[in-house]
Amino acid sequence: MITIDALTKRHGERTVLHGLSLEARPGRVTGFVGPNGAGKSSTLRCLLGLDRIDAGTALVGGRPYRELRHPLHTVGAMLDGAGAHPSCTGRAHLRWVAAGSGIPRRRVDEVLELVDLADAARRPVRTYSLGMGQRLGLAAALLGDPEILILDEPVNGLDPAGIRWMRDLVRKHACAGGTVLVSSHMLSELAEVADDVVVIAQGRVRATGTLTEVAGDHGDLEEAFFALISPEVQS
Ligand SMILES: Nc1ncnc2c1ncn2[C@@H]1O[C@H](COP(=O)(O)OP(=O)(O)OP(=O)(O)O)[C@@H](O)[C@H]1O
Repeated sequence: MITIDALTKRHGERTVLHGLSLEARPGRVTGFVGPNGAGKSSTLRCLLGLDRIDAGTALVGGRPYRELRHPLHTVGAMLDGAGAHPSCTGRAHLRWVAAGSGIPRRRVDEVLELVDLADAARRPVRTYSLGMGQRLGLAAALLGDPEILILDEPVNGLDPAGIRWMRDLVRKHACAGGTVLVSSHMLSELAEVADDVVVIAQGRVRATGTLTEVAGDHGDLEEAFFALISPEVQS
């Protein structure tokens, strides 16, 4: 479960999140959408303890991220691709992440298989394609077999087979009772996988509900998105 309540974030004088609230529930995939600069990454960074919160709360599994006893077992996050040093091999990177959390080495080989990177595991990350980098980022998120997955633009750089594979993985995770929060600009793709949707613009929630509720009378998520983010619509 992810629970964000009245989250406010400022950068200097500028408020970028204005009392934002949202939930992502177990057994469901929640899509998180908004135009460039809406505040999606800021929200996820606050949720993952990477940025300081100015007011409100952002909880993963009922606690602030920094208070989690076993963070990688509770939440797996993929932000900005792999985050690995370019000269490191994919396998060495995952071993380093695993070692920091007491995760056994055999789990590294398991996740490499899971994301279909076993053949490239001994190559330096600088030789990886964009999609391979995404797969490595996902492998790191899956290391602790967490209940909660937070994925920022997960299909960025993936080929059609990779997109389908990611969709299946996300769906299976939710079907097994996991919580998935996915931020994406690919609205048609998101509509294939999301049960619930949160639309934000200018640091405020514009709509939240099931995919059907949010799409409402607009026909589809894309039409709803453009209607909801227009400056005339206020939360
Ligand atoms: N470190 C920072 N310092 C100052 N302003 C920032 C900082 N990080 C983000 N912002 C501002 O916060 C606002 C929200 O940015 P954020 O990256 O959260 O949006 P986003 O919805 O993730 O956008 P995108 O879809 O382009 O990734 C933007 O106006 C951005 O310029």
